[in-house]
Amino acid sequence: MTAPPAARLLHRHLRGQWPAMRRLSAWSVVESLPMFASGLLLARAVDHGFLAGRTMTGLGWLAVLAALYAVGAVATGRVYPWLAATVEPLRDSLVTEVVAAALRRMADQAPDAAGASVSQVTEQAEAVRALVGTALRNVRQLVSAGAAALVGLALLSPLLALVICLSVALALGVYAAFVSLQIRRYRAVIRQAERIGEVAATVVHGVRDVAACAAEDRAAAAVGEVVDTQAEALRAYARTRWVRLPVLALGVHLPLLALLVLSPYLTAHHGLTAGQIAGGAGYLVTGLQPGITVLVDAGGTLLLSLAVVLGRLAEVCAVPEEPPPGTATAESSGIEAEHVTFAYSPRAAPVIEDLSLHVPEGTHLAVVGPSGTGKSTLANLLAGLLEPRKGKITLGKVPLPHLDPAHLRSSIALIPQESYVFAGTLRDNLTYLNPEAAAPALEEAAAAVGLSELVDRLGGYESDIPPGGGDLSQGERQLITLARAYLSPARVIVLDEATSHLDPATEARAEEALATRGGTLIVIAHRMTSAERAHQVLLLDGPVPLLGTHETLQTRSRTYADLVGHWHT
Ligand SMILES: Nc1ncnc2c1ncn2[C@@H]1O[C@H](COP(=O)(O)OP(=O)(O)OP(=O)(O)O)[C@@H](O)[C@H]1O
Repeated sequence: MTAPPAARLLHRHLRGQWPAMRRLSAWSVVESLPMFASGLLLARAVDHGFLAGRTMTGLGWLAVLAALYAVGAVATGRVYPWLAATVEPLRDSLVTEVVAAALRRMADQAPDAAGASVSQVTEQAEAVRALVGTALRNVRQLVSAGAAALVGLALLSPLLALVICLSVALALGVYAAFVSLQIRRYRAVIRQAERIGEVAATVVHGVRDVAACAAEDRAAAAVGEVVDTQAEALRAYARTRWVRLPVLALGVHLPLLALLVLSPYLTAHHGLTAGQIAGGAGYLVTGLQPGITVLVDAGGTLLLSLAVVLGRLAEVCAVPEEPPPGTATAESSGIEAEHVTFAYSPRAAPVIEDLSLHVPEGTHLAVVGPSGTGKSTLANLLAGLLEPRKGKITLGKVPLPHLDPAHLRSSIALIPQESYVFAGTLRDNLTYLNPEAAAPALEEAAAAVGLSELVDRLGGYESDIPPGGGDLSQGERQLITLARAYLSPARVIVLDEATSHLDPATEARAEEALATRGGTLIVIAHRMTSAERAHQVLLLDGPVPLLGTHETLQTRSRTYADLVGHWHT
């Protein structure tokens, strides 16, 4: 069974404080010694001292008890440094984790609401520190005193201790049965508090717009609604507090009643003395009763708050699970976009909106459009480097995220405008995507894209390319990357203005080579002549993308006709 996330979060942050907590526990044992001994010493003082007519003996036992209380007081003083050593680092590490997690989530929220959430979780982390501090200070003290009283009681009269333990266990059982309901309702209270922060922040941020639209009543109603919901959540939580009545009756009043009722029987049949009865009453009144009362009143609320606030922080810290990498492979190089929408951030206007596109295997598609209309963004989406916010992209009918990542990388090659040429031989540069390529394949690629002349000029495939490409021109670098794409195993090649430094004739030759090598070719066109060569043309301009052929688009789109006209003039 795994622990709840709240407990795991607390454990993670307390892990480094075990040495301090061990010392805290050790001093707690010393601190509860007077409680443990009080009933036993009181019984001796009464039976062997005051009732036996030996007042000094009785006072002597009480003096021993007083000395033990002094030892307990020293132990209480020693508890505080270890308390601080436990709680202060907890706050620092918790705040670091939750604020980092909340900021990571900001990208998916409105900034105002996210800001409110960050301040809320910071407050909640501070609340955890305060609650753990109070729990370790007060509840720890009372619970250890209660436990010491029960052990002392067991030594005094096992039968009496048994009766009292049963009653206390019953009380705690009733309390435990209601705790989950209380936690649920208290969690609703905390959620509503956060909601108030978010709604109020949104209204305050937009207060000028609210005034301009005379929407004060609407804004007030929106805030009022969440405040009312919060009030109802608080009332629902308050209604669960009646459970303290049966718990206190069973845990506090019934044991005392049992002691009084059973006293004659215990005296007659079990030899219980008056001193032992007084000692037992002392354990009940000074040890058990305050412990149970505080646990149910302040301690209950405190532990409840701690459970709920920690649970909330654990939700904030939970890192969304990464989907497992895909394992599928694509059988064909047909690529499809279905209702794809993409924006660079949740609040930004989409660059691509509801785009559907089918590029069958073996097709040559050109993408054209004015600058900034999303052509490079589309190239990255089709290559699987960006993920659509809505819709999906498939290769051979398989959604890109379902494909085995290595298969995806080897199936689609994206060649950007900036050529990547690295230090090594020309062969190393050409076979970068296909290290197994043999000499005939290299010759074929170089001849196909028009690189042979450069190969000869450089002195063959084993010639060295210096770091950064040396004095190779931009066009020569582009030719090298085009030959690299030709040699690659990719069945889909996406050229993102990858021929921009080539003259039109060399560009045409390279594009035709890549189009006829097999597979699918997508060209983000640098010149309109690229569109003339393609089977299909996608025009990106404005909200509705247009798909057609070079001929049909000239009649269907004024922008396309302008682009063609501009190019030819
Ligand atoms: N990484 C990014 N973060 C935020 N916005 C971006 C990013 N990359 C591009 N954009 C924006 O997305 C829009 C489309 O850009 P993109 O580069 O896809 O257009 P394009 O049609 O290829 O332009 P160009 O022809 O000038 O290269 C532009 O408004 C651009 O500013």
